[in-house]
Amino acid sequence: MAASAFSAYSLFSSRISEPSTLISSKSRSTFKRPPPMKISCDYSCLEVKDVHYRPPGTQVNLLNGVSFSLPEKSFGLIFGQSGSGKTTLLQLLAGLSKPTSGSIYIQRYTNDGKPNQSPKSLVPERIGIVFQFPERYFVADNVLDEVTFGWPRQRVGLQLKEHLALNLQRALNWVGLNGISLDKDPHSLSGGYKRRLALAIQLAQVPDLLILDEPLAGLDWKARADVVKLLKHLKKELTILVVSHDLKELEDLVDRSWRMEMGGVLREESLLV
Ligand SMILES: Nc1ncnc2c1ncn2[C@@H]1O[C@H](COP(=O)(O)OP(=O)(O)OP(=O)(O)O)[C@@H](O)[C@H]1O
Repeated sequence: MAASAFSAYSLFSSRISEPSTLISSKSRSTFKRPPPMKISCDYSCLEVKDVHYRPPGTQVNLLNGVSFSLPEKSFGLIFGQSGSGKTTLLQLLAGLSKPTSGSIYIQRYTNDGKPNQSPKSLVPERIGIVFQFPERYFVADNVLDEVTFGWPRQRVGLQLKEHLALNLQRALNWVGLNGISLDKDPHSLSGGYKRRLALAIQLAQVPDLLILDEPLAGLDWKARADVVKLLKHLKKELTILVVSHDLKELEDLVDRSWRMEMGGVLREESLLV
């Protein structure tokens, strides 16, 4: 497995025309993954506390006192009317805008529910976000370049190369893209495979939190079933937060759910579909 990943990375490396160019400092820091945690009964939670958001230069709060928590490796779903503020909340979680007030952090707890260290900020580089219709934003003309777009372009050491190659291979395996040619044009893939590719792009960066905005939108029934199956599989390894109107199809995956009401007010509500 590692050998084929390594050759995929070598292929990627050989396509770099400007070895000293770094696409962004963000992409470089993405790959500094800390060592794995020791096994313990502790767990961590994404905590959102009393978040308000008013876009700069406007007089209206799009989010009003949003609070929720999502334990690691669980699947959260936010639903609600169009225009209620769901995407706005995802953008704050991804660090694309900052709350006007309130806080967003990761808290570790002991198994009896007590915080056991000080809260940690969410690092935007460790959040994977897939927006609605991600295939519209594909930029490369082959799968490998699409997944590795934004990776370091300078010559990197063997250790980092191996690390990147393993992440790449794992991401492709996770989403079931290991069987397709990395030279394939992303635009020629089926709807479901395009969504898999969009997920692989984020998973290659080993995110702490995967955020998906309407992951089933615009897909036919077969591709929708395919993506639901994939999310079920990913749920075993990742903390996932989804915004969707497709409650029926996602129902079996959901651990916690909330309704966003008009005016940006979030309430916990179980799914009754
Ligand atoms: N920068 C902004 N300035 C002012 N209003 C904004 C801004 N961004 C979004 N809005 C408004 O905020 C409201 C919430 O938008 P948002 O996209 O978060 O809703 P949503 O629940 O995700 O809707 P949908 O389900 O249709 O995607 C909408 O009325 C939108 O027009």
